[in-house]
Amino acid sequence: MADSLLGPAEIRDLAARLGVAPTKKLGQNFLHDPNTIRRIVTAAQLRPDDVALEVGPGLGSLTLGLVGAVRHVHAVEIDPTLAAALPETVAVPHLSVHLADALRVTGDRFDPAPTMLVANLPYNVAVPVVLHLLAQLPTLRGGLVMVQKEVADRLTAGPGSKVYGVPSVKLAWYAEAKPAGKVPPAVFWPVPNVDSGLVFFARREPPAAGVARADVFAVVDAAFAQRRKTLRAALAGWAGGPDRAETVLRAAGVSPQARGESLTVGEFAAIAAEAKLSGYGGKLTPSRAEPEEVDS
Ligand SMILES: C[S@@+](CC[C@H](N)C(=O)[O-])C[C@H]1O[C@@H](n2cnc3c(N)ncnc32)[C@H](O)[C@@H]1O
Repeated sequence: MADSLLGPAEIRDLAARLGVAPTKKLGQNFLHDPNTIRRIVTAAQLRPDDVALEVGPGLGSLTLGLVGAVRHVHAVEIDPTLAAALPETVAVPHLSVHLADALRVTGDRFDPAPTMLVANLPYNVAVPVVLHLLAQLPTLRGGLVMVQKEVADRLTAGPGSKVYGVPSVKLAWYAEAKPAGKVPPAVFWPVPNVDSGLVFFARREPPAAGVARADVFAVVDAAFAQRRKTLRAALAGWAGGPDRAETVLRAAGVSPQARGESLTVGEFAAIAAEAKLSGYGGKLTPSRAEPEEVDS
């Protein structure tokens, strides 16, 4: 790992030189602690032949750690000032800087193809960014992201947990996720008023073949939109009535009295598959962020 990691003085000097005033809107909290950078790079379990995708390189703190660990780094930054300054801070040939919104990037932009997502994510768009990239970049084998601690808890929760919800199930569609530690506010400038958490995830096969991801996600959205209701009631609008919802649930082997918070992603997939077979679930509304396609 580069021994030129940025500390508090370097971060402040760099920001002053570039005239950067961090904005909340873009989730700009910059890391200024070399130990935390080393921790993130280690927790990502990178291989020397990995190609890292970093969303939001900012002033380059984490980027400097990544370029010492992998064969190529793609850094996607939405802020033009930060994107323009990055090649000077991280002056290596195996870095590609992309001035772009991570929520809109597609796979064809990256050569070589990214294999690991490693990022201190902008907190306001962290979950949509992770889901968008897993959908768009099949070459990603996993990643390590830093997000707000509560979001880390949600992303890694399992059925039955109080914080299990839409982000937990959707991430579970793509990958197995586990918590990889807590990070205190003091390692950032400016200091946020929340703790952060690390999430490690490894891609796996989707739990069901032949079901469109968007159809499964529509069931998940409907179930958690009214999470206190039984699935019979919560899925009534989606299925075209509570009786139809019950028929689909029974066919999928799920109790109509259960609640979404107790179901695995595989069970959500089974419900979507049964809805398709029975012709119910006609009110499927593909999630906007997700391209329509069948995972097989
Ligand atoms: C939490 S900061 C992390 C900065 C740096 N990686 C670090 O650890 O010090 C988030 C970064 O994401 C950038 N950003 C915010 N929204 C973005 C988006 N939609 N696409 C790409 N970058 C974004 C911000 O400009 C900022 O540089």
